[in-house]
Amino acid sequence: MHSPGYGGVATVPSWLRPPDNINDLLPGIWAQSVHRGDDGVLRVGGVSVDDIAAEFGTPAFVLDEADFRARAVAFKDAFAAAFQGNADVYYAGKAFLCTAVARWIAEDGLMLDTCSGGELAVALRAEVPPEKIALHGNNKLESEIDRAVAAGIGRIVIDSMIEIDRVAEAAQRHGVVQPVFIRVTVGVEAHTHEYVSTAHEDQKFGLSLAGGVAAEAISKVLANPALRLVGLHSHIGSQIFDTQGFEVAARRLLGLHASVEKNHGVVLPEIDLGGGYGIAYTSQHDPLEPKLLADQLADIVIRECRALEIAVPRVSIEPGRAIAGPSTFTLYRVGTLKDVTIDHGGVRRYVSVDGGMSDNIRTALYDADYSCTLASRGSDAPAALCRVVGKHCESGDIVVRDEFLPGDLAPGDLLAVPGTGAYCRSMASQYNHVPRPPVLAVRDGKVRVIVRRETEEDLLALDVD
Ligand SMILES: Cc1ncc(COP(=O)(O)O)c(C=O)c1O
Ligand SMILES: N[C@@H](CCCC[NH3+])C(=O)O
Repeated sequence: MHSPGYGGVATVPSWLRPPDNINDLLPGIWAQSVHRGDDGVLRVGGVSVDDIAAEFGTPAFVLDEADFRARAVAFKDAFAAAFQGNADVYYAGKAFLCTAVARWIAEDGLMLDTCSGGELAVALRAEVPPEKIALHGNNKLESEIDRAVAAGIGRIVIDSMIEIDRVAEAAQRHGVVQPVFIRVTVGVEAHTHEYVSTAHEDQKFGLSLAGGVAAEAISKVLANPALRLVGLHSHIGSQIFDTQGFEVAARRLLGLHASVEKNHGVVLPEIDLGGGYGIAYTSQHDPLEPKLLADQLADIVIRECRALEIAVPRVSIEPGRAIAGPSTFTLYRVGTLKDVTIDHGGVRRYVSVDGGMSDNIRTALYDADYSCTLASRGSDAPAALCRVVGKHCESGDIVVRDEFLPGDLAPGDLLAVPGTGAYCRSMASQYNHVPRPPVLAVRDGKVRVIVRRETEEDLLALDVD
């Protein structure tokens, strides 16, 4: 197969540059231990991807445990320092959760944000202390609320007027006073994809500040002796890179927080600013370090509290992607290659791998950009612009829309796609009856299966004859 080189391809995104050396890894995108060995093979946690693929097969999510935990601890330490110990970091389990991860989070001194009965079940099975667990969701089932209250979880974040009664009834049933937050829609247009933006008015989450529903909810919760209102919550969206949106959100939320003291004589002890901190998937993205983020948020909160003449409440944040995302790459094996003539006479090389939209839906769903590299060897071949696609029966089944890969890429080579630790395994499906990949945690030269590979038997076991 000839290599199309750069010239023969019609569409190259403006941010994508042909690499000086095709074997180099893009900086800031890979987990800390990932590097290319002298033999050209990618290594993580001291283990080569060849060995991982030989023992565990592909596709597989390969997670650098030390990287994941270092990011979790960096958030915890940065926020503790910036808020002088008056802050909590809730890891948002929706990004990726399994029993091992829940244990790491608890061991490393973080709290855990869950948003379904299933995530709560994982947290409880991992023996995360219930008071360190939060439950979110715009339509928590009564059974989920009941289980959360019975387990004694630390906070339920109320998302609708109807839910206030449901949580209060569960608290009465169990003879407890349930600590709750109220999720407030602060009307911020976060500069991110519409589907991951959550604080503008016309969407399903939260209770509107501008419309007065949030204030109504506050009165209703305060009037209910089965509930204890701990604070207000706002989450403006995901994959956000600057603190402007957080600043507006924090100011509006603190304004409402202050009005509770003024109107009800109640000082709420806490406030929750949600998550949403962006990570680098490609060279386009420039994320904020946890320390800078913590310092900037502390500055905003402390300044605003001073202006409002109120005490600084304890602050929570809920990062998911920024902890889990960079820790993991997906390891695929190349199956087929095809050069396809596209508009204007260009050529696009389609590289098909053994997974796809069932293990990474983000490209199809959000138009997300990823990068990738040839992982099983180095190469001196000239770069070819490629599109990495999956094996599903869907033309939108794209993993990496555009990437320069060595022109001698061949069936059997391993490709690694970085930044897949968040919202990939957790959003995986069994589309086309493709079993979901395992998650392998690598540390100090050892690989541990923390989520096993799904098998055809698992899938068939669901069918009833
Ligand atoms: C309420 C809430 N908290 C935290 C998160 C975590 O977001 P991210 O993974 O972008 O940090 C989300 C998801 O967007 C969320 O809805
Ligand atoms: N799942 C989304 C983020 C939404 C998070 C939940 N509010 C993503 O992959 O980017």
